[in-house]
Amino acid sequence: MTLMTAENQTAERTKIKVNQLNLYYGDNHALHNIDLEIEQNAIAALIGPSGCGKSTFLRTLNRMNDLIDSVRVSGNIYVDGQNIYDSSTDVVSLRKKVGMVFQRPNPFPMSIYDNIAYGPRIHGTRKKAVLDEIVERSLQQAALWDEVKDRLNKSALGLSGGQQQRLCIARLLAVEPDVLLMDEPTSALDPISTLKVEELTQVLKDKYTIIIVTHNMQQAARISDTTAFFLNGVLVETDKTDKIFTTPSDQRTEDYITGRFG
Ligand SMILES: Nc1ncnc2c1ncn2[C@@H]1O[C@H](COP(=O)(O)OP(=O)(O)OP(=O)(O)O)[C@@H](O)[C@H]1O
Repeated sequence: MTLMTAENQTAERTKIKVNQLNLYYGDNHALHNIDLEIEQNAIAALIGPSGCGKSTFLRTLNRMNDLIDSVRVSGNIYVDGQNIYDSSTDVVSLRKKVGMVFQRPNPFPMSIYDNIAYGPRIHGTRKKAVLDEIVERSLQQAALWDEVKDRLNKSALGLSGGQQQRLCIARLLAVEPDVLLMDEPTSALDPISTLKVEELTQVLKDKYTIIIVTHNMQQAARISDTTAFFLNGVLVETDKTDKIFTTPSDQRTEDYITGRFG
């Protein structure tokens, strides 16, 4: 039997390690010296006032910012110990492993079935029986199967907003990612759909690592294990969510969560 030190155990649970990350949009220094570790099979919430860099930070985790011409990044981000900013990184594989759900559901204008089968088909899966199995499994995982199983060949655009967002989550799960990035995934949803997506995150964290940007403080408190507070491109504080919302270490965090600014 191998005895593990506490340090080893922590390292084993670390999914993402961010080291001295800086990001510039041209002259705008949007992220300053970010150091952060994110645990696997847990939910990390990113909170902070508008424009503080939450979405920018989220996009660094699967190099979505590469798509913006003016962006310059320094520092390192390790996912499973691999530096994703290394020149040898295959960005397509990275985005398959670290997938993203956006603020507004964005289903493709095609059937429910084809939305889910789209990613696996691009990655080379052709057999109908295999695709059928992936479509059912992904929709089950996204808690949408029962609502759509009789209309798989109907347009995804006919679904409600909340159903569309769960469809987008199912579409992501179909390519078997490890990490789910969620950028305010419930901000366009009604309270019942929001609750369904929140419940879904609690089930999904058994299999995935989830990082969620939210403006909704109650949501962060309800669903996340750790919370990181950003202000003006600086990571002010990160800790267990209970601690952040009861006894934060930094006065600026306290001012924010008690509604004194933002
Ligand atoms: N595509 C872009 N090009 C240039 N600057 C950008 C771009 N996206 C964001 N920024 C700038 O980066 C800074 C951080 O913005 P970001 O969208 O990351 O903040 P945020 O905390 O997610 O805000 P919100 O809560 O309003 O979504 C802002 O100064 C913003 O103007």
